[in-house]
Amino acid sequence: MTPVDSLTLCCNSLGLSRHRRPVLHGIDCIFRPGELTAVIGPNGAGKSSLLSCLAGVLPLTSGQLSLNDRVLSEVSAGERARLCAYLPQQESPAWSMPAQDLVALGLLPWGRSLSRTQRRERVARALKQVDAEALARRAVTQLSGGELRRVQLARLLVGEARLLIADEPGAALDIRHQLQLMETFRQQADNGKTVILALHDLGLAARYCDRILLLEGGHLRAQGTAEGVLTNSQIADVYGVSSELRWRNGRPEFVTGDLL
Ligand SMILES: Nc1ncnc2c1ncn2[C@@H]1O[C@H](COP(=O)(O)OP(=O)(O)OP(=O)(O)O)[C@@H](O)[C@H]1O
Repeated sequence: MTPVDSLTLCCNSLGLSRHRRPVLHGIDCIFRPGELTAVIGPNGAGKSSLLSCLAGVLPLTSGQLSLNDRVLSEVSAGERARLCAYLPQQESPAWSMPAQDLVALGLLPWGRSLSRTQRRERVARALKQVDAEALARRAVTQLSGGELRRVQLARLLVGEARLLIADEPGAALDIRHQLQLMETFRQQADNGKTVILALHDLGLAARYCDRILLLEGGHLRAQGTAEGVLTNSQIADVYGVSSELRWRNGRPEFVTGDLL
């Protein structure tokens, strides 16, 4: 039986139009607790749009989203904020504040249910998870792109939400921090969380994710394991690039080839 604090997010025939242009078409998929899912696809395929819908930020044009058998739109905003943490693709700080205060914003949905000590501990833990303890007191407007992203990732993690949705979380990070981040997301999924990431790096998707959703032109072209989705022919069709998926140390390794 699924533990009560586990979250399954289900998409039924999800459709979305933006400025009257259809951008997502009949998406059917399910995100389960314990699974790390990558949403991949070329620029403009609809990854960010899908993640915004999943996080309840963009209202659907058609179809339905449900969270453990409850229609998502009927879950109150407050409860949703406690259940689901979302990091958009790009976000600039609206005003200057110490990094630790920005991270603490991720605890807002918990109101006064946490003591000051608990809040401080949670913020410190989240900063540590992304190797950003040394940035705690720095002004967020004075951080490098990758440093700011790590602080924003700490804000994503600090609320310990059961559903984590992050759009290109590692795009600004150096390779060490990218790997550390993927290990963190892997661990979160292994601890029973439902984790959904939009990724351009198919190597990271293949290596760390249980499932991959491949979007093309707003359609869900394929979903499944790396072996099922990252096939030479599918990658050639969708991206126009040759590729190889091989095994190394028991894990799939995706290698980008040439332009076709
Ligand atoms: N704010 C917006 N208003 C109208 N159309 C939009 C908006 N944002 C994106 N779109 C359109 O929606 C479609 C999907 O865009 P989306 O940002 O979801 O793609 P993506 O797969 O995340 O792309 P990328 O890899 O470039 O980040 C594109 O055709 C895009 O032009």
